[in-house]
Amino acid sequence: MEVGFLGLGIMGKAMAANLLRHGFRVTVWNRTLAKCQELAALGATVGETPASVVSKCRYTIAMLSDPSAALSVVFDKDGVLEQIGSGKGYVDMSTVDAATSTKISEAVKQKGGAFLEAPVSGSKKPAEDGQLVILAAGDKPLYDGMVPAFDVLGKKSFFLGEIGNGAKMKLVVNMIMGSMMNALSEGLCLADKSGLSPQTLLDVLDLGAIANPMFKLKGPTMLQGSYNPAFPLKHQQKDMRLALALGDENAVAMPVSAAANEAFKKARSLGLGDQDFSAVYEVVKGAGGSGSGQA
Ligand SMILES: NC(=O)C1=CN([C@@H]2O[C@H](COP(=O)(O)OP(=O)(O)OC[C@H]3O[C@@H](n4cnc5c(N)ncnc54)[C@H](OP(=O)(O)O)[C@@H]3O)[C@@H](O)[C@H]2O)C=CC1
Ligand SMILES: O=CC(=O)O
Repeated sequence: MEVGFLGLGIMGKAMAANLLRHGFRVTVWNRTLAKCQELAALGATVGETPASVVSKCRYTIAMLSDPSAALSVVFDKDGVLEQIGSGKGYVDMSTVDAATSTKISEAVKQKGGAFLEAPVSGSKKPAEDGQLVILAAGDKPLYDGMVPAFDVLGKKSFFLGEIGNGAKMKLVVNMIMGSMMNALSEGLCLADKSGLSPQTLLDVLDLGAIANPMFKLKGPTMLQGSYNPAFPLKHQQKDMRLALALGDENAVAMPVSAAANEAFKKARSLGLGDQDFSAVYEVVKGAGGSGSGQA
């Protein structure tokens, strides 16, 4: 199977490499073209523009930072829209809001192409290991056509119906994750300031009803002040912001998420946006310093 891949950041690079490892023919493009070289060394073909990738491939996947990047790659000069058409599918796996996804879907469909949103749950390591959870919605025949690729990229894919449902599900999940990260940060601080061992707190948490892979993975590196980015904090804050907007639309009060968003915003203002999202711990500690170690 041949696929195009647009966006080779932390996630896109791992996902494209995974497809190559499993025998897919992959044509890659990235805004900073130099980042394509690593994939070319693994056997990828390099496309010069999003349009040239779409013209070559029946299916094109995108994994881009945010709504503005997702829109730019589709609508700008040399973008996806210039070459999408009948018989071609475009699959955006970026985390964006439903309005962004809908705008892209309508434009692609107007040109005769098919569109699927398919954001993912799971970070750098699950992307490397093909263990993502795929939250797809939109064109069902395109979803069916993508199953061989989704089987490589993920451990489970959900088809959630009409366009927007995948985006919304992803935002709800990340709203919960961002709030949990703040709760863990406060717990580690409270343990420390009240004379308890934060490491012992992690051990206790791991044995009880609120044990989870995120606390287990991030807790120890947070205690080391190590924030090598797997999931950049600026993206977590974007997800909290978009989830809060979804709450506004639906008149859902979300005071816990709103407080968590403030902490992520504060972290961004302190220059922690490119660090891992667990660096919000520095804000909760009141230190605001940048992490230096390796995750
Ligand atoms: N990291 C994670 O753990 C997870 C991330 N996600 C989501 O996946 C998406 C990608 O995340 P991640 O790989 O971590 O992000 P990165 O910041 O590592 O990569 C972002 C990618 O978007 C590209 N990009 C940014 N702005 C533009 C633009 N205006 N035009 C074209 N390309 C642009 C970047 O290109 P360039 O190299 O030129 O900067 C890069 O390829 C995000 O939506 C994120 O929320 C979802 C699940 C997990
Ligand atoms: O979006 C981030 C993730 O870990 O999932």
